[in-house]
Amino acid sequence: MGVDTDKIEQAVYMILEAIGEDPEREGLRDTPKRVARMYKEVFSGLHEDPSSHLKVQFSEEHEEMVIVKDIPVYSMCEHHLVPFYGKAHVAYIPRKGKVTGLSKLARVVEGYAKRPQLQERLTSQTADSIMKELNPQGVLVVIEAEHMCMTMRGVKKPGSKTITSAVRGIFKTSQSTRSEAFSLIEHH
Ligand SMILES: Nc1nc2c(ncn2[C@@H]2O[C@H](COP(=O)(O)OP(=O)(O)OP(=O)(O)O)[C@@H](O)[C@H]2O)c(=O)[nH]1
Ligand SMILES: [Zn+2]
Repeated sequence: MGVDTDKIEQAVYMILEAIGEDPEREGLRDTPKRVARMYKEVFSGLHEDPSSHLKVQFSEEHEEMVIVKDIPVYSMCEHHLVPFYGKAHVAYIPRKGKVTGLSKLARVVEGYAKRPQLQERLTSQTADSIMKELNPQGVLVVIEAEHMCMTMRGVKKPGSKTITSAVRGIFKTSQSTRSEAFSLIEHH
């Protein structure tokens, strides 16, 4: 089943009523429809298998580190349904010359981000998906993000950042490989 936009529209209409607004006033009349379209877009990752992007593979005799850094990430915190956003950095070391398209690494992150998420899960799902599809020597994923649920409400700590990492394979066993990746991510 895909996204039920009619149901989202009804729900948003009810939320507007429930907060004491008039859903029929001019500015709000099309809001349920707009929100439904937006949710369809921001939750589209629920209806795809992000791993499938990694089926695009090339043979290239490169068995050293590949890092795509500063990939913009926008996701929705599953506790409050407000955004968390920041950057993802993905590093992997191919095995037997099996590499994927660089954009595909960003597409995997995006596919998992477009769901109600936890930053930890987004990080580990991305790493696990790359391990499974590419069978590389190792994967390291770092995500740094600001959570709107911690800035505009609740504890109200704007500027605070949450950093999560997931390390697999050689990045786990070799401290020097892990350090090399972290320093490339941090300093370039
Ligand atoms: N581990 C983790 N926690 C998150 C993430 N996004 C939001 N949270 C936290 O989820 C927790 C939910 O806590 P609750 O006490 O159930 O919710 P709440 O009453 O709204 O909590 P406050 O945000 O502290 O006001 C909060 O501490 C959020 O900061 C995430 O990606 N990972
Ligand atoms: Zn939250």
